[in-house]
Amino acid sequence: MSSRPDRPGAPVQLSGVSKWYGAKQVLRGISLSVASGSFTSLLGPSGSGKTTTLGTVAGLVKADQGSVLIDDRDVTRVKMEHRDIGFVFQNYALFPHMTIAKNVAFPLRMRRLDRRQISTLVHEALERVRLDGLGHRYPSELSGGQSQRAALARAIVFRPRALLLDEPLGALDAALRTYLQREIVEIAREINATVLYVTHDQQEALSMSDQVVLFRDGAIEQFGTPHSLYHAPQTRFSAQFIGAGCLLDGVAAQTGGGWCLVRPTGEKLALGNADLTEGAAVGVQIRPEMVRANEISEPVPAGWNLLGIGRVTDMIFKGEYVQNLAELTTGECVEWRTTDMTPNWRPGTHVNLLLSEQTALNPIVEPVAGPQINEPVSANPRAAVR
Ligand SMILES: Nc1ncnc2c1ncn2[C@@H]1O[C@H](COP(=O)(O)OP(=O)(O)OP(=O)(O)O)[C@@H](O)[C@H]1O
Repeated sequence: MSSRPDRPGAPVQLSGVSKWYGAKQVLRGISLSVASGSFTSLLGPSGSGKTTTLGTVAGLVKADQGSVLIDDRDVTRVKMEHRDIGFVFQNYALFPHMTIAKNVAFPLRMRRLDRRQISTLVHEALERVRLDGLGHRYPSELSGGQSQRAALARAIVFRPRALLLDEPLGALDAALRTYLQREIVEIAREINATVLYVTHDQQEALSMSDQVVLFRDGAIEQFGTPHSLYHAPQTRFSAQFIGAGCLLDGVAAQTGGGWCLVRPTGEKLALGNADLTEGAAVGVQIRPEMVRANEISEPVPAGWNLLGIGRVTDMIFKGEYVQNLAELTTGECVEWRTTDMTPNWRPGTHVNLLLSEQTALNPIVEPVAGPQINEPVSANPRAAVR
């Protein structure tokens, strides 16, 4: 179907990128290397620097320090239109006075392609995002999902080697979001582009990406595969930002073959491979799917360890599962899921909270107080030279 051969996606590299707005440092030395053709999500809370980072790659935001390389070329001072990237930014909407076909043709006209080429490529891009036949419409005549697809067509029409997407599905309902998530992943694969995708939705980041960059307060908190972020969070912030569950604290102790975490109430939780110090403060993230519960009058079943006694605080029907919550005597709240309500249990019922012996918990060994959100900012080097 394509009128052009595929080109490999461009590797993208950021090295020590910092940005100040006035006295406020909003990016703190971002260094990141993403491989050709990979799909990377930039995830994090509001204001953590995701969009600004993407802006430095697009050329919409000028980095005050550091460099940006696209396809091994330093583009830090190169204008946006000369970076060979496609992007869908929330504040870079379709031109309302142009038809969809003209909107999609825009980047090609800027590149001075001839009419025949433009017509072929626009047709191809609209077909790819399944908007063929709607090129004559104006943006106001499209639904939210169709508008986002049209914006995507405009971003991919010139086959960019890097594609930057900033919360492209933010305004859409849940069903359409899920559908378009898969479409975006497929389209990115088809055109071989390297994708940087900003989202604050962890589910979106985990399900779409080859790797996730978790931002916190203008810095990278953790970078890794969705699997490693979920199963082996390195910090308390990562553990709690991604996925559900609770963080349990204790101290490290050596067992015959490895390490365990000893809880304040005496229970011992086996830890996966780790380099620990006897007595060190350690946390572990307990995910809902690791836990089950039984009556306190029942024995702990074979293959399971007691996590603690919990007092049921809530049982919430969520449709495909019931979210059960119980408070340990130490005050932490443990979550587990069942397919239905447990008939005899009510809020206030005491239960055994159980953890499979097979569960290898990854210890989090950072100090209890992580980096401070409002730590003093270093001086803006650009301000200094003014
Ligand atoms: N043009 C600007 N002028 C001043 N401050 C800005 C500007 N753009 C962004 N900021 C600030 O920079 C910080 C990072 O903003 P950014 O938009 O990158 O965060 P984000 O993680 O993308 O947030 P969100 O998920 O809400 O979009 C915020 O504190 C924001 O207020």
